[in-house]
This record gives sequence, structure tokens and C-alpha cells, in this order.
Amino acid sequence: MQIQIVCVGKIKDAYISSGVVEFEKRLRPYGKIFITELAEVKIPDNASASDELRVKEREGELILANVKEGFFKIALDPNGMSLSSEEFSDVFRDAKLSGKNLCFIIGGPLGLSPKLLQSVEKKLSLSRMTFTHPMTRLILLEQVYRAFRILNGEPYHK
Ligand SMILES: C[S@@+](CC[C@H](N)C(=O)[O-])C[C@H]1O[C@@H](n2cnc3c(N)ncnc32)[C@H](O)[C@@H]1O
Repeated sequence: MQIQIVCVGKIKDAYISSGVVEFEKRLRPYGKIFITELAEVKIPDNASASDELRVKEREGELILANVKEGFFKIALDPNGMSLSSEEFSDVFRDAKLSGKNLCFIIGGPLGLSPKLLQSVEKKLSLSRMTFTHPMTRLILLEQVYRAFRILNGEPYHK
């Protein structure tokens, strides 16, 4: 199975980057995981709500242009569905059984556009609280790792 994570914006904090590198390494035995990091679209000074919407829409277009052909799209969204870690591991079991590849999408500082959120197959919430986009990347990777450990009956999840 291939897993793509498309995200907008760089990680600036070393403590998050090293966590991301660690979980990418731990995930290597379970499939091809690759991260597509896109540059943030510049937010104009004193941006109005419509300027911000334009930024999110442009980022949404760039995201969709970078999703690998045929991948099942899951957007990370605080208002999406919430799953237990066991239920999240079922997402990978089902994808494996049906031969699907998955693409997780993380927005930039302004979030994802309504158009993008309408175009994806699923929306996943990690919590009703809002995280920074780098933190979301790290938490998602840890949960993907946890899901594979659960799926394979390997120790980690308690
Ligand atoms: C700083 S947040 C954007 C906040 C923005 N106000 C919004 O409504 O999406 C950046 C990105 O991180 C992801 N994110 C943040 N918190 C999340 C959560 N609790 N669950 C899922 N994704 C989250 C989303 O993909 C979001 O677009």
C-alpha cells in the first residue's frame, strides 16, 4: 500500500521535524509513505475574509494537482469524523483488502477551502481542538504507525 501525505507549509521547529523523521523511519516496514510538502500561498497584508478564501482556494488547487492519481483522499479537518485508533486501523485494513492507496491532506495556517473539503472522500478529525499544521503532521504519522501496529498484532497500542 502507498500512503501519501500532502501538506501545506514547512515545519520550522526542530522538535517536530525530528518526530516526523522518527515516525517516517518506523513506518518504512509497513508500506511506501511519502510526504508532499507544498509552499504556502502568500497571505496579503491586512487580508480580508475574501483574500483568505482566495489563498485557501489556490492552496486547494495546488493540493489536488499534487495528489497521486487514483489515491483515496482523506482530509484532516477538526470538523471531520472522529475515530478510535482501532477504527483508524480498519481504514488501512480495508484499503489493503481493496488494493487502495491513501492520500491524507493537511491544510496550511488558514486551513482547507470548502471546495477542497467537498471534493475529498473522507474528512478525519484528530480532535475537536485545532492543532498547528506541523503538529497535525506529527500526530497523524504517530496514529498511522499505531494503526499498523494494531493491524499486525504488534505491541505498542495500549
Ligand atoms: C492551523 S490548522 C487550520 C485552522 C483553520 N482555522 C481551520 O479551520 O482549518 C491547519 C491544518 O491542520 C489540520 N488540523 C488542525 N487541527 C486538526 C484536528 N484537530 N483534526 C484534524 N486536522 C487538524 C487541518 O488540516 C488544518 O487545515
